[in-house]
Amino acid sequence: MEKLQTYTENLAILAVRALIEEAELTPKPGLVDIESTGSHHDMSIELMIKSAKSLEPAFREIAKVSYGRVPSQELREEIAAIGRQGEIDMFQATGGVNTHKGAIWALGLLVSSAAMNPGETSLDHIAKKAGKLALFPDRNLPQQITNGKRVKEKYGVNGALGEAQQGFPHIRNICLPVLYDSRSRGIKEDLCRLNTLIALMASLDDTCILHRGGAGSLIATKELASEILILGGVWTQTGWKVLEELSQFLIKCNASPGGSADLLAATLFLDYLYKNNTSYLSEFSKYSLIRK
Ligand SMILES: CC(C)(COP(=O)(O)OP(=O)(O)OC[C@H]1O[C@@H](n2cnc3c(N)ncnc32)[C@H](O[C@H]2O[C@H](COP(=O)(O)OP(=O)(O)OP(=O)(O)O)[C@@H](O)[C@H]2O)[C@@H]1O)[C@@H](O)C(=O)NCCC(=O)NCCS
Ligand SMILES: Nc1ncnc2[nH]cnc12
Repeated sequence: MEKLQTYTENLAILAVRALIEEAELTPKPGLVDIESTGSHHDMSIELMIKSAKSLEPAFREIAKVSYGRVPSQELREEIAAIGRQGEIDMFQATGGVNTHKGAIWALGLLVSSAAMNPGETSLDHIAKKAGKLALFPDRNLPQQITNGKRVKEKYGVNGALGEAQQGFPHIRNICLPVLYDSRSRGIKEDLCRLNTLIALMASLDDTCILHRGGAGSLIATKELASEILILGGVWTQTGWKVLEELSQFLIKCNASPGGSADLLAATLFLDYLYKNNTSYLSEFSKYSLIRK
């Protein structure tokens, strides 16, 4: 019983930690970071951190109900109800600002999957099992039109739902390989994470960018992000110059890669599982993991 409690508690702490570390990564094009609010007029770094912390109870509850189970219709709907309560908690903490809706979705599914198989070390398996859970329909989903639904219909893209249902291919095929490859070159951790974000932006059909800036903004974002990678990454002088151009471009068209930010946080969460194997994390205290 005590082991279960420690494990599920740790998963929730790591999910919040991933959100905080994503928010604190500086600079990030178009996104909120320590030095800039990017293309967001209603957000700040303090708000992002407050929002992240407000989600700990939801992640803890998701981990608790998922422990030792397998993907099923019943579990899908239990998780959805907790996720929706998480959204309410987030809006309450932020005074109505949508800081982390997509992150609750991606991290909620991954926390659930990690809790299903305590000690699972294959990040591929965890992501794919989360995808299996997402494939069950959520029969209680409110029939409301979201920004994501609107642009998915208009542009025929996958969006957050498709990404999850396919077992998070961007995390498995792009983020984790880029993060580990960057680290293997001895690059500073912040730059490894930033380069991972750029690799995501070069490929993801981010419904946030589409909703705020239209197809032209998404195409240009992908082109500039790809150019950074072709130039050798964010740590090269020329790559850094294009990164600055990309930041200015996103601010000019009021577009934000919110979906990429969520998937970067989800990648960091999986990376912590890989590095720490959370079943054995009991020696960490909550505050050694989360910066105040
Ligand atoms: C299945 C859901 C994810 C709902 O999806 P849907 O597409 O219908 O809904 P959206 O409301 O648009 O939310 C999707 C959010 O996912 C992020 N995202 C975007 N593209 C992708 C992608 N390709 N892959 C993965 N993730 C993606 C993104 O979230 C981030 O952006 C938000 C901030 O955007 P911003 O433009 O500032 O704010 P808005 O309010 O959208 O616009 P304005 O009106 O202010 O201009 C921020 O939240 C980031 O996190 C998309 O926004 C899922 O939510 C769902 O069904 N939930 C029900 C509960 C459930 O089942 N939970 C189970 C697991 S806990
Ligand atoms: N750092 C960030 N800035 C803006 N929106 C986000 N959604 C998730 N992380 C974000």
